[in-house]
Amino acid sequence: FLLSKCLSKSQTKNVPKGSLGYPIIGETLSFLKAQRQDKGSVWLEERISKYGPIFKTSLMGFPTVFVIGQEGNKFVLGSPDDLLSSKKPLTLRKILGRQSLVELTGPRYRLVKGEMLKFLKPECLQNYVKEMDELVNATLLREFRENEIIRAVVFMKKLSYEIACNLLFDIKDEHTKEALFVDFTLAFKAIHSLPINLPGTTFWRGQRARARIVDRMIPILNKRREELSKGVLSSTNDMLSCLLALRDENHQPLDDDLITDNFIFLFVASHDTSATLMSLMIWKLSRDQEVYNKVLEEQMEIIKQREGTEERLTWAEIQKMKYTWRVAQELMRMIPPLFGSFRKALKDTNYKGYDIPKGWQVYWAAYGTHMNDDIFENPHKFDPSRFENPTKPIPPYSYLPFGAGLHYCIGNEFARIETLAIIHNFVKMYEWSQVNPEEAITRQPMPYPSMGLPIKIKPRSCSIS
Ligand code: HEM
Repeated sequence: FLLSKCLSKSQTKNVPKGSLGYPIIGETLSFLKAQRQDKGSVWLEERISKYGPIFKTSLMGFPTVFVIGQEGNKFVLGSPDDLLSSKKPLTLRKILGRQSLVELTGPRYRLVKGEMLKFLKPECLQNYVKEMDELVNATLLREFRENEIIRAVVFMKKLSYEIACNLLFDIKDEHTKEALFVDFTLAFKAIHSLPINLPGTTFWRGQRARARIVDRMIPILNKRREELSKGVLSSTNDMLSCLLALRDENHQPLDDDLITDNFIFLFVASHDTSATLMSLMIWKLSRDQEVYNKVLEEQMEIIKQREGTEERLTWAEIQKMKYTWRVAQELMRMIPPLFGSFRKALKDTNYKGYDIPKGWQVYWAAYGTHMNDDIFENPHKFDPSRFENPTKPIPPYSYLPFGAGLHYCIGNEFARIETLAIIHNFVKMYEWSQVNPEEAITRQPMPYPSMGLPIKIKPRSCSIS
């Protein structure tokens, strides 16, 4: 009904050229298939060459306009929320919840985001570095004591999950963590599925998993609320306590639905994205000796300078990992963890003479600028130095691994510290080789090594602890 309403309205308008594909399904399946085969760029190129950089299609049940290129990114990401809102397609909304940050607007959005930022701004994150380092170190030792070959992707997913549970939410009970992990895995899968809610479908399973996550969270929230009221916990203990202690403009607490929605949203926003980057780093270091040597040199230098003073990683040392982070930046340019993202037109709007009717989705894709040789010289060459002293500055809205504009990722610093802490410990403690050197990257829909990146691992011969 909604789809036909949307389409009938558009018939009198000058909407972009393109194909809406099959009813309801649209071109969702071909888009997802192209992603899985790491041919998302080919999918885009085919349409750009037929219809130009602004074209229409239909994804996740709704007509969608793709706007490709720097100017287009500026239009999509720079538009105010009451024109192009960050509201997500039905599948995402059903899993993340109706009150997750991306569904909120105006004062409520600013209130919740402001509270999240208290935890995620660099001044606060400095306090987590030591704890993060200890957690990474202990997890690596535990895992690698028993296994000579590990699947790096599974490991990174578990590790980033552990970090989020411990540092962001202070959930330490092993049974709860394990149960939540199983349900989050089902929920992640459902996010990029078709919105078909029939028993047995991925979407149906994801919604049931979400319901179980909410059920598990209620007693945790109640206990934490009690601890806060007794003064056993402070509001700065973790993100959940922070949101529980927050009062709105009428001095009222936020309701549990909003807190659980944002708990689920933060997990989704932080978990797979970070695990992807960490897996891609290990994948790259396994197959590029020159890059590996430079990363190793940088990390060893940091350890050498540390001797006799601090035992654990410090904030100052994180700042010294300049080359290692440039490798991550270049990887995210060539293989952005998020291919792109949706916006929703809340009013009829217009871009470059094309009408975008109210209710249509708009999609920005990082590919349009990341691989453009006017912006990044020789874009197919892996060259971390382009982030060191670029000959010409990277124009705004061109480098988008963390998005841009109002909805720019607030977890980017958290992801940087996490990634650097992991690479530091990995390189310091172990040597490893890829079991399948030809392993390629596929989007699932996040870009992971296709076989899960099995690596053969042994303690570093000149061990430094
Ligand atoms: C390598 C890791 C990460 C990548 C590549 C990444 C990427 C992104 C991107 C592209 C966006 C913008 C989406 C859009 O415009 O629709 C975004 C938003 C967001 N990210 Fe991240 N992210 C990462 C890690 C994290 C972490 C660790 C957290 C939390 C601890 C986080 C929390 C968020 C939040 C809350 C938003 C929404 C901001 C808003 O709507 O105002 N992200 N992220």
